[in-house]
Amino acid sequence: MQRIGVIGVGEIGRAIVAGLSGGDEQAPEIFLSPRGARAAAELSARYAGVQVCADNQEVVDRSDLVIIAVRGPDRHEALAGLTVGADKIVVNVMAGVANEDLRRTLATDAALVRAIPLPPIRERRSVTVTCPSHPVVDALFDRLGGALPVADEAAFDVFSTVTGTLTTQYHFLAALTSWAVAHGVRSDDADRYVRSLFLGLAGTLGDGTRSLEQLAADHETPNGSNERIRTTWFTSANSEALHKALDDLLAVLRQG
Ligand SMILES: NC(=O)C1=CN([C@@H]2O[C@H](COP(=O)(O)OP(=O)(O)OC[C@H]3O[C@@H](n4cnc5c(N)ncnc54)[C@H](OP(=O)(O)O)[C@@H]3O)[C@@H](O)[C@H]2O)C=CC1
Repeated sequence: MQRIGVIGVGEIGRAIVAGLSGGDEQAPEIFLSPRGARAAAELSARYAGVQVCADNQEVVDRSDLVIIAVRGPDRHEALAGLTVGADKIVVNVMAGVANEDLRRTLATDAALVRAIPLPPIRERRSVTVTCPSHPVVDALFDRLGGALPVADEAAFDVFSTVTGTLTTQYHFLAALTSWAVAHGVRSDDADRYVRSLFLGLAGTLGDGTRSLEQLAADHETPNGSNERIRTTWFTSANSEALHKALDDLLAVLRQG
């Protein structure tokens, strides 16, 4: 796949371009939509294979595979009226926008594949869920850290829901830090220590030989501090509240 278009050069569009352009192998040619001119110009200045197009139709025309990375509500303005030939491959990364919905907007017979790329794709460190499996799209994301094709959009929505918990993790860490500061610890010390704790945790996640439950058990002394916080804070009521929030998000994503 040598010619890739990106419509929507925002946070995730830029991460995809950086990931595709930053490897040792020959980078594909990449064609960007013109909106967000500064970001597009920066990318084309940094990477030899990146060009900014005059409009979204030119992005489609010059590409074999087109990635749609605008915010969901902007899709009609960005896409309605475009001509997308049946020979193209369209990758839909818009959260909560089903392929049938996108097909109506684009009025095309092209192959449509949903995907959940995440910002670490920039460094090729993120597994991307795709649906349906498509050899070209899966090969593209394999290059960026791994593809995880799933059987149907019902399963895809479950992965989207799990992805929706990411920023809560940052807020959890911020809550630990502010609690420590409220108890008289210097803010930069608390920040440094909390980051270090959880960077260490991230490292252990790379050990696929141990289940998540096993990793937790291996870090927990019987009757110790970790067990105490887990059993007094992450109670079954807390766990049920989390499942309820996930169920509610899943229902919203399935409504589209
Ligand atoms: N950020 C993330 O981690 C992830 C995001 N996504 C999905 O990716 C999509 C983009 O998210 P994100 O990158 O965060 O959003 P951003 O707001 O950062 O980027 C969206 C970009 O689309 C541009 N845009 C808007 N309208 C048009 C148009 N008519 N033609 C061309 N470009 C247009 C915007 O320009 P302007 O700023 O001028 O409005 C902006 O640059 C969303 O649908 C989101 O659900 C999926 C997975 C992860």
